[in-house]
Amino acid sequence: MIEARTLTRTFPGGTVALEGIELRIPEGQFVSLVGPSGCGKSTLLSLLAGLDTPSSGSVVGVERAGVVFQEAALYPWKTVLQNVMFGLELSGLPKAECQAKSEAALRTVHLARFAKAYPHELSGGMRQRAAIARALVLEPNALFLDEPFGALDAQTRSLLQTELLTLWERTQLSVVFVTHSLEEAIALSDRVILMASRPGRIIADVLIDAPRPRELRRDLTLGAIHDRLLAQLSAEVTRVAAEEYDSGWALPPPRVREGEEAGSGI
Ligand SMILES: Nc1ncnc2c1ncn2[C@@H]1O[C@H](COP(=O)(O)OP(=O)(O)OP(=O)(O)O)[C@@H](O)[C@H]1O
Repeated sequence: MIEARTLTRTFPGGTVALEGIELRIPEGQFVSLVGPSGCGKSTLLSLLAGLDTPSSGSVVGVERAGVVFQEAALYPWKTVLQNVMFGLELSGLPKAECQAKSEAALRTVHLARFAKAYPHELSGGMRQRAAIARALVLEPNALFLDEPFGALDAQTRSLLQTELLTLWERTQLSVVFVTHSLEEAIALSDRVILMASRPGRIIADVLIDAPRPRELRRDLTLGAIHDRLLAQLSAEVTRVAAEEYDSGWALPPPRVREGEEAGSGI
């Protein structure tokens, strides 16, 4: 169980990125964090993964975090295999063992044939696969993915979503997945957490137990969950925009319409 207890993160300058976050993630659960830009999704992911320190509160239950970001951030002068091996080598493991484990991780993400390639020789989807292998090779007890498929085209995104689900089902790792797409969150997760900003907080926490693969447009229950969360999300975006724009500027009411979201591969 991963547990966040009354997490608060205030940045120098005074931005309260998160306030009073309480969250318990049972082992093996796939959780998505969604919410408007700036609501603290990445900050929460960083705190859970141990990449950042809370201003107050604590995180327990993450022994080893595997982290994947939107940009794979591979070392351009190292091969795919060398990139995957790098973190392990730092841990002091013998080189041969590092290599064997890294090759196995590359097989898991179907990238073994490209072990000797350099990052610039890979497509965006392949680079993200390499980044996932680099996270997996550390044998994490939880995977943290921050918009991992955000920069991919719809078809590649859809493919990697399927691969991620297969990987998750096989490894039974806890997953925390940040996305801008409600559709992606609902299609993939056991649980969707909707956040709001100023201060960053959780405003909805929905369990989704429909079998996968999920077809949002054909499933009335999932469609209803989507529309309800989208209405909350739209209201939140409108509220924040009203604060940001000059006072007196009238905003239209939030709209809820099927398929309104852009950039989703579902
Ligand atoms: N290092 C930092 N220093 C100061 N403020 C920061 C820092 N990192 C994030 N913030 C602020 O904290 C708030 C939450 O940021 P965060 O990146 O976690 O939001 P997000 O929901 O992930 O946004 P997005 O969807 O746009 O990636 C924002 O107001 C952001 O400007």
